[in-house]
Amino acid sequence: MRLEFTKMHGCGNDYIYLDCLKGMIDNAPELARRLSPRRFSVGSDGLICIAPSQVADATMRMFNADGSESAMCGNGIRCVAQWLYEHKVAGDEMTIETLAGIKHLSRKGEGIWQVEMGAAEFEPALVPVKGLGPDPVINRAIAVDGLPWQVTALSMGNPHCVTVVEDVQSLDLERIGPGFENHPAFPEHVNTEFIQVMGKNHLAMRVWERGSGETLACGTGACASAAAAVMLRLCEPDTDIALDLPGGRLTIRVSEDWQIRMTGPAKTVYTGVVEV
Ligand SMILES: N[C@@H](CCC[C@H](N)C(=O)O)C(=O)O
Repeated sequence: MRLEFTKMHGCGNDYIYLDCLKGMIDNAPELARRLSPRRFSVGSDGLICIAPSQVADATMRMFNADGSESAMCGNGIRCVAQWLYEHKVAGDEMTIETLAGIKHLSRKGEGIWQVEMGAAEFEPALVPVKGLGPDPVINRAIAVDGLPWQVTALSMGNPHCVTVVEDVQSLDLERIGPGFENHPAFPEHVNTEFIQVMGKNHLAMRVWERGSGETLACGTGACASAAAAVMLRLCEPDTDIALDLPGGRLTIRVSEDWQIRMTGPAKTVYTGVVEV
């Protein structure tokens, strides 16, 4: 069977986008696993289906490279907006339904989208975090593969664990990342952001993503990092925070009541057809 797709990326976080507006497909996890391996197939961080919605302009369903589904994808939702805009399904303002709720997006320039991401949630049951007590996990010591780390855990619709480091570039994430992803404190596994304070309201971040490994960017991870940095008083609320990721820059604003706004690029790379 020939499958048409669009390859898009947001700050180098690249996914295969499928037009499912006529109806959601039932083999998306399998397609994500088959098409994501680099050099052996199309190659991507995962697969995103653009499906119909009763309550918004479209629905986004996102699948990591290992086929697991996530409720939310920050870079993916900007690309879905760009796809809907390019295909004239929606205009400069739109809503996209996700498993983490309906998100409002505004076009801010050529290929630039702003997303109202909703609230960062630190309540342990909502992350979810297990076995670390009833209080929010904020700058708490945990052991990962026998080594001590200070972590802050929160949800952006998907689970995140943020840790502040001295030198983010020197970390061997292939070695460190899986220990966080599979840590017993995170029963649904976790996306882990390693952040370094670069200056006032300026962070550098690398990420180990649940289900996909190290990626060049993570939108929800950037939001989680900015929220954790505000919680730890490393950055200020109600001001733009610049997040430098290996694949580019995202701008995040955290309000006093933890509502998060993300602004960043979304780019179509090519369209293609693959035999599946
Ligand atoms: N890269 C994404 C997040 C993708 C999902 C994540 N790996 C998860 O399983 O929660 C982003 O830009 O937010």
